[in-house]
Amino acid sequence: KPNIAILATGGTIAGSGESSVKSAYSAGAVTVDKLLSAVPSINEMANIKGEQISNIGSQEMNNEVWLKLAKRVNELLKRDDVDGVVITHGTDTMEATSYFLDLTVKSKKPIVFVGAMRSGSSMSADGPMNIYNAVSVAINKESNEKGVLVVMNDEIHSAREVTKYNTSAVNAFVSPNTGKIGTVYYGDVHFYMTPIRKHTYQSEFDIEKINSLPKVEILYAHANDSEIFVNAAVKAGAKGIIHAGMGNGNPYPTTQEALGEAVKKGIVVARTSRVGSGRTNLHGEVDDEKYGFIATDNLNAQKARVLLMLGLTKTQDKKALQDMFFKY
Ligand SMILES: NC(=O)C[C@H](N)C(=O)O
Repeated sequence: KPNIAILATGGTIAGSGESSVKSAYSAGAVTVDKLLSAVPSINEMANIKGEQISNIGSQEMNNEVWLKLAKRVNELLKRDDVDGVVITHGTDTMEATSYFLDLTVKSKKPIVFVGAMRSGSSMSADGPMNIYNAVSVAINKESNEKGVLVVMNDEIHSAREVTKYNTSAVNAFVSPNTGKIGTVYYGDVHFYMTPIRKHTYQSEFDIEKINSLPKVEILYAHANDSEIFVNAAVKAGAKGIIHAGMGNGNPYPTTQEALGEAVKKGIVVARTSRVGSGRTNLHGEVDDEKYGFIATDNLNAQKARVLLMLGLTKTQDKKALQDMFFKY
């Protein structure tokens, strides 16, 4: 049987509430052993070892947990007695954490994120089947070399593409630009596509050399926007700003000028879009050369933030950073 490490970080999948038919619950309430005891059948497929990394709602996710998790996954996957890793995680920030690992863990072995939209104490909880499916994906040879995967609601998504798209539905996850890459139905795994952007073992980011991450803030654009949050980010010492612009990454005029001023102070400003799908193109309505902005291809703001944080651990050079957004 393959050896699978299950690393638990918290989330609704480890959540518990007083009533099975009421929406109130606390995330990160049960330990990894309790969580896995709800799916005894995974022990028939694999030798399972559970490990607690954190036990938080993923809205509390932070740099410390990201670094700890990525280093631990890297360490485990280097061992001959570990064939794959499953990470249980809250769904709020799963798209960011999974992309962080997609860019930092050096391994060809399967790395699978899984969460739930209903807590363990809820009627028709989705966590146990999601875990069963995630382990099925982790032991499948076809999952090798595909980068970090996210398994939710019978679907397999690439970490680069996936995003949370609904606040409460069981089918909360989609990959708006490319679609899912596979399906998993009662453990029956089928892949239809493979990610081609660079990831995991092809990535230049080495987690062993990263001990802290630069401050990068996301600013959300709107009609009648102003410069106040740009100025606040500059004052707080941000090294990078991700601007979630309107449409094709467009800032409001006042904000655009303030962002241009931030660039002159050495802050890297990357334009992304609040729309939710599509590319933020260079040479659109914004004169990126004049303002010194970079564009983020089709990454959403939260993923662009992950890549910019990692990029800034290597270089401040705008051309080099721009190239990363076409590579990863
Ligand atoms: N469904 C969930 O997991 C939501 C929860 N707030 C979390 O991200 O931890």
